[in-house]
Amino acid sequence: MDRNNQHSILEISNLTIGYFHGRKKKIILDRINLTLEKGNLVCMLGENGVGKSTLLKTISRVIPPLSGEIFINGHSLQHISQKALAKNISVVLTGGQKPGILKVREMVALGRYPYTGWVGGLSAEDHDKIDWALNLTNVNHLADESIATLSDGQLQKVMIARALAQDSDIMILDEPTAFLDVNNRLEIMHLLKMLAWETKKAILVSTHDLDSAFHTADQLWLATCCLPITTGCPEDLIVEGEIQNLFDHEAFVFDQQSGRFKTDFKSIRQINLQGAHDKYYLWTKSGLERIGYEVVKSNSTLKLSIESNANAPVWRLEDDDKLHKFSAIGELISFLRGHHLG
Ligand SMILES: Nc1ncnc2c1ncn2[C@@H]1O[C@H](COP(=O)(O)OP(=O)(O)OP(=O)(O)O)[C@@H](O)[C@H]1O
Repeated sequence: MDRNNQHSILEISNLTIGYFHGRKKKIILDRINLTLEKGNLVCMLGENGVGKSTLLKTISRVIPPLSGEIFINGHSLQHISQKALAKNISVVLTGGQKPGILKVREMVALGRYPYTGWVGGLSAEDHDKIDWALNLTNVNHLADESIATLSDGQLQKVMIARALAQDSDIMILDEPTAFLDVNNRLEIMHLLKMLAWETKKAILVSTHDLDSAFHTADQLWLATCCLPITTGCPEDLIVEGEIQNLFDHEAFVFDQQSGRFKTDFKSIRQINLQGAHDKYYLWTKSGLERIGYEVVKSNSTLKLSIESNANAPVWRLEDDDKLHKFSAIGELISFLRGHHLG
């Protein structure tokens, strides 16, 4: 069966995914209905083992669906030839061995195999696409380096360049930032966003990196065991409380105001905080909340004011008519922990 929806590249209809153990079905996610649209970066989030990789493998036809259908550009995935599939979907997996004998340019050239075949020579168009992919991912200066010498971040960009050279409408990446430090994680996610926006590809990423996903994704897919996948723009999912539901944990809660996780203190003390709403105010509030204080506007026995207009900021704490002064947030936090939290 074929069908066409102008806006979406990928449509998932009533899909059940999982594995067969002999004749027995092991259902991982059931009755999934989703669409992927052109020019969007979509991040799929969900706890370990919920089925993110299984869904990505099913979409890229590494494993068959248990039931339901997937349509790519209106055509049923089941009936697309292998070559056409490679022109429609490129996949970047993370981890595994570095294929050391290849140079970066040769690795990126492998992305052209749906057009050349494994033994085919590269045409001028193929070379143009390889240069385009190396440029967009900012790895052209590494073109003659051996893959074995690359850092994890550089290797990830090269693998993205290879997928770009494949020039498919859909790019799928399974945890592309898993082994990267903060700078590289942000760089890779911003690169993917830029690629989705500029090339109009649909880019689907599975990740545990909530912060990067919030800052880059056009849409999130939230997978929870035994429930339908929730989708939406990150900000809507935060205000609707869907992120809290996804990370339901005894010891910490997701704070809708700050978009950060906080320890769920069972008993909290209130503190009145005064001062200009500058960086000192915001990070003092963050430090107080970290040790279990609730910052309130109303009167409280504990009053803290920050004088931050001078060169050296001062924190003044009034506690039952006693005044204490501090010159750094750390001093204030140590004092409060010693005196009020035991
Ligand atoms: N080949 C397989 N045969 C049977 N069960 C499998 C197979 N591969 C994975 N599973 C099971 O499917 C479930 C989902 O695994 P999957 O790898 O898709 O989760 P995930 O959300 O990607 O997890 P993670 O975030 O840890 O990577 C798990 O219970 C896993 O044990």
